[in-house]
Amino acid sequence: MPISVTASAQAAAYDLDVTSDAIDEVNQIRGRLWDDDSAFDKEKEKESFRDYDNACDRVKNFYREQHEKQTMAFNIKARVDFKSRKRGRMGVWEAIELLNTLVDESDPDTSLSQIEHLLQTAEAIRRDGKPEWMQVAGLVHDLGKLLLLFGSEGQWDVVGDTFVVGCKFSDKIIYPDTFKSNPDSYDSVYSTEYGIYKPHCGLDNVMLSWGHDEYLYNVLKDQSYLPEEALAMIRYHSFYPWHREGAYRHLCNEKDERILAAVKAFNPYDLYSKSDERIDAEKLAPYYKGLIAKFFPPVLDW
Ligand SMILES: O[C@H]1[C@H](O)[C@@H](O)[C@H](O)[C@@H](O)[C@H]1O
Ligand SMILES: [Fe+2]
Ligand SMILES: [Fe+2]
Repeated sequence: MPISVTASAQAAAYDLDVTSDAIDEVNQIRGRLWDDDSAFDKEKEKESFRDYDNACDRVKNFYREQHEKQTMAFNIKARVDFKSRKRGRMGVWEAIELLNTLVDESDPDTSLSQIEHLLQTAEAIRRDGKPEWMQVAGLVHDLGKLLLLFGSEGQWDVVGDTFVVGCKFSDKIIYPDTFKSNPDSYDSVYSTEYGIYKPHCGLDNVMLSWGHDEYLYNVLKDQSYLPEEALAMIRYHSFYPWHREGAYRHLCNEKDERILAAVKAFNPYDLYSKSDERIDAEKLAPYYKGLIAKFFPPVLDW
């Protein structure tokens, strides 16, 4: 019957529509679930990084010592010392090779050598098609740990997260209770919200705890062709209370808000590339030596 033919044709058409709609919908849902699943796994994996509550004693002891000893007085002395001493002259690749002999006691997340960490960071940035200057920032960002060979007092004045000295220690710093042993916590000026600083004076005018970030920034600011963003990535990459936890905004100016975006963009490459597969340093060396030649003089003062 025409009607039933029409009906069945309609039904078929309807079925077909339903079917194709349904397929689309299922595919979409599957796509979402698939994305969500991998996003979920990634988030779960990310949560396992920087887990300081469950960190080993080596890490906890490191921060106890660092938070006790990074005083304003020490930081002034470290800067005077930096300016008044020559530590050595070498090229950037040589420095990378030299760094490889060191172990970072503050890091709960990697047992890899320093050269591998630097190359993994740079490779992750390169894989994402980011500019050469950012790959170079990744390649060199931890070179300041060479301070360990240049007469640092220990690990506590080289590695670990950084924070502001000269004003109240932020409770956004990991293990904030350990600052009870720092004499600056009881200083009538250094223990106040602004301490020695003016509101929104800018991070350029603030003293960050001395370590590999601050040291390398000072070495490279006049001895490289890196843009401002790369230098900021180097200088602030360990400043987690600021770039991750949002602390110290009362000291920041417009420039800091701008460079914060660069530092935040850099952070995942530094942190999460630690779980990437192993790299072959020898195979990568020619490419990175080429980049080094573009951004640095052949020999630098360290
Ligand atoms: O333990 C790590 C390590 O020392 C990194 O090099 C530094 O950038 C991080 O901020 C710190 O938490
Ligand atoms: Fe670092
Ligand atoms: Fe790093």
